[in-house]
Amino acid sequence: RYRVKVFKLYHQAVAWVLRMMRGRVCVKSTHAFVFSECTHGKADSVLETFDLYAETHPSLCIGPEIGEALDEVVRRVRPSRVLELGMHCGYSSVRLLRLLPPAGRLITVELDPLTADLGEEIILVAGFKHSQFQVLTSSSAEAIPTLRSLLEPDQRTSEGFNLVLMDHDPQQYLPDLLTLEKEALLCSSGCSVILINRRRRAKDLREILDHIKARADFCCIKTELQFMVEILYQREDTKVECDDKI
Ligand SMILES: C[S@@+](CC[C@H](N)C(=O)[O-])C[C@H]1O[C@@H](n2cnc3c(N)ncnc32)[C@H](O)[C@@H]1O
Repeated sequence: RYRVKVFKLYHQAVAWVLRMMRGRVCVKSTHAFVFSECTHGKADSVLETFDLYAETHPSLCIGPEIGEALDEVVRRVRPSRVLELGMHCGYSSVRLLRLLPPAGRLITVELDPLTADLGEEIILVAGFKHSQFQVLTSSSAEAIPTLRSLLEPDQRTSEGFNLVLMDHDPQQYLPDLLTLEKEALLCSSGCSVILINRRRRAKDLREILDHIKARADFCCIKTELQFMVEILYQREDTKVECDDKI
């Protein structure tokens, strides 16, 4: 039993040293590893390959721990229209897409053009089609005002997104949320907005959570974890109770 424990500790220490030695996150190297090592067409294999890579290389993917918490929200909300801000190499996009219903759609936004191209390729490698997702290569601030026309080009009264994942730039979370509210892009019958808090510091999300507290009549904090907060928006007449009401 001790030998197994010592071996695990040794393995973790070697992985940590390798990650430190390799320094910065490399999008090209992440893409090349996942592309060549995963089973094409299998979303779970793509995710496992990302996780394998992250064991020995620096990575920005949310990884399995945050990923499982995200999966729980997606399974509960069962969204059909999802917005992701901060696609990176496509890890969280694949996680989201594999749980959407057949008619579900993901719009994902990535600022860096090379990252957006490589991430899009990984989503295709995982077996998803362009009818299921769309990548927008721009800043979130530029992308959000264009989203209504992309959601339902023929219907001005589109319902908006049921789920929004923010994992781009925490400084941008509040301004982007305000624009999403202003553009009526959060589905009025219920929309979960997930904020990833990578640094796990409460103060990083203080401003946006104060904003939510000031709007307690139609939104609340549904789930609050160290690394992730879920905000629930709902119109007054259809409002359900939040677990951790503020
Ligand atoms: C932490 S990574 C996202 C990781 C991804 N969610 C995953 O788990 O695979 C953040 C990404 O957001 C992008 N980004 C940063 N600021 C942005 C902005 N204002 N608009 C759009 N993308 C942005 C960065 O280029 C980076 O690729």
